[in-house]
Amino acid sequence: MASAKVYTLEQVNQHNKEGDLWLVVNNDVYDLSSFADMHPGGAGVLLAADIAGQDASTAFFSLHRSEVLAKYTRLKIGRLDTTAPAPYPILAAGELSPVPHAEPDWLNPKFRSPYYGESHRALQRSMRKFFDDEVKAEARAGELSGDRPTADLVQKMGQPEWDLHAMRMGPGKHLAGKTLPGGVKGEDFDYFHELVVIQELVRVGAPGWQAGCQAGMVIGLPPVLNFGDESMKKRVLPDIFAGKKFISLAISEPQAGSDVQGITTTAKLSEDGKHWIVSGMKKWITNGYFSDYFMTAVRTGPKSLTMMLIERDDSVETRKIRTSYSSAAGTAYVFFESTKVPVENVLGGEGNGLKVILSNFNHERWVICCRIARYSRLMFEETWKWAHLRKSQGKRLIDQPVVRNKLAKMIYKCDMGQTWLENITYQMTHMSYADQSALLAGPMALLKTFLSRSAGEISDDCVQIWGGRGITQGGMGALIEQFQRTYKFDSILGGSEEVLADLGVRQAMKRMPQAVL
Ligand code: HEM
Repeated sequence: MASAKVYTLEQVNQHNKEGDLWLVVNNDVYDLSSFADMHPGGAGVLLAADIAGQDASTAFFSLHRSEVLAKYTRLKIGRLDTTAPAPYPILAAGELSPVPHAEPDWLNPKFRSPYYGESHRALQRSMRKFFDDEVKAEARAGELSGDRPTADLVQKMGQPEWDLHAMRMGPGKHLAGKTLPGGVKGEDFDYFHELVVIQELVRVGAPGWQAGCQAGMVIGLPPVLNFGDESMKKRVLPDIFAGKKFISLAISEPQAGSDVQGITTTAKLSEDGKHWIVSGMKKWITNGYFSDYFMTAVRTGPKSLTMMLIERDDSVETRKIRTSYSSAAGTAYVFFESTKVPVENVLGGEGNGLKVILSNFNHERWVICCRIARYSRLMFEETWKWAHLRKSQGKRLIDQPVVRNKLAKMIYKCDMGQTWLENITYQMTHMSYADQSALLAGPMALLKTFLSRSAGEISDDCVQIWGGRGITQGGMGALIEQFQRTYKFDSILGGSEEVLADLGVRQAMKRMPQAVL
C-alpha cells in the first residue's frame, strides 16, 4: 500500500478558500474543496478563518461522530507532518473503552471477578472484534434504512468459525463438539458465555436491526430444542443455525396481547387425523415478515392450548407492522388461513401449550436483562464523552454539578443492574431447572423491572444533557435519540414492568413461612 502523503501545517494553511479548501482532523489532511457545497452543516462553517486551512479537530469532534470520518475517507489526501498523537484517539476495532464505567467492571484489567474465567475473556475479545469489524456499520445503516440484515452477514454469523446463532440459544447439547470463538469448547459454554455474546452484540447500538438478526430464533426455537423429536431437530436446526432460515414465536394476538388465555387462533384436527388445520391471526411477531417457521400457540379446544411448528406456505400471509424501532426487525402480522400442520409438529403434546410457553419465560427475561443492562451503559458512555466535549457558557458540561449528578445516577444504576444480573446468572449456572423456576423467576422478574425502569430514567437524563441532539435522528446524538425511542421495548416484551414487579412479590409471598415473629 502506498504510504500517505505528508504535509506541513503551513502547506495546509495555503488552502483556505472556496474551491481550494483543506483542513486537518486528528492529524489527517482532508481536501474539502468539492465537498464543501454538499457539507450537511453548510459551506460557511468550513470557510471560517479558524477552520479553513487549519487544524479543525476540536470543532470537528464537538459536532460529528467519529463514524463520519470512516464514511468520508475518500476526502483524506494525506497526513500532517507530526509525531504527536492524534488529539482525539479513536478506538480500534475490538478495543475496550478507556472511558470510566463504559465497560462492566469485570472488563477492567485492574478489577477481579469470581464469575469470568479466561474462556469468557477470550470469547469477549473475539466477539468485540467481530461485531466492531463486520457488524456495526451494517447494523447502524440498517437501523436507519429499515433493511433487514443481509443474507451474507447472517450466514457468516452461522459459519462454524462464529456459530453465533447456536451460541445465542445458550448452553446445551446443540453446542456439543463445537469449538467456538476464542477457542471455547461447546461443552464448557455456560450462561456467562451467553451473557458475553448478548452484551457484545448490544454494543453495535441498533436494536431493531439486531432484533431482525435472529431474535425470533432466541424465543421461537427453544421448544424445538426442548420438546422436538430427533427428526424435527435434524430437519429444522441446521438451516437456522447456519443463518439460512428464520423462525419466530407467534403467540400474541390483537385481542390477546401476551395474555395467552385469550388466544383465539384455532386448530381443528383433519378428518384423517393427520393434520391440524389452523386459522387465525398473530400480531407483533418479531422476524415474522421473513420467517420460514412460526412456533405458534393455538387453541385446540375451549380449554386446550397447544404449541405447534408451522412452516410457511401459501396459506400463510405476513404483513409488516411499523413500530418505534427499525422495520429491519421484520415485526409483522401473521395470518393463517386453513394452514395444514402435520400432527408431528405439535411440541410438548396437545393441550400442553402453556407448559411449553412458560418453560422459556425465565430465559427470555434474562436475555432482555443482559441486553438492557449493556444498552443503558452504552448510553452512559456516549453521554459521559459528550459532557467532556460540549461547552456551554464557557464551561464543559461535566464541570456543572447538575450534570455530574445525573451521571452519578447513571453509573450506579448501570453497576447495580450488572452486579445483580451477574449474581442471578451465577445461580443459573449452579441450579437445576426446577430450582431455577422456583427460586429465580421472582428475582429475575424484579431485575427486569429494575433494569427497564432504570433505562427509562437513564434515557431521560441523557436526553436532558444532550438537549436538541437527544431528540434529533442522526448526527452526534443519534444513539441517544434512538434509545429514548426504543428502550420501551425491553420494558414491555417478556412481561411488562408492572406485571413482573407483581410476579416478583407474589413469588416471594409463596416462600413466606406461615408465621414469622
Ligand atoms: C472531514 C471533514 C468533515 C466532514 C466529512 C463533515 C461531514 C459532516 C456530516 C456528514 C454532517 C451531518 C451530520 C453527521 O452525520 O454528523 C455534518 C454536519 C455538520 N458539520 Fe461537518 N464535516 C466535516 C468538517 C466540519 C468542520 C471542520 C466543521 C466546523 C465547524 C463542521 C461543521 C458541521 C456542522 C455545524 C454540522 C451540523 C451539525 C448539527 O446539525 O448538529 N464540519 N458534517
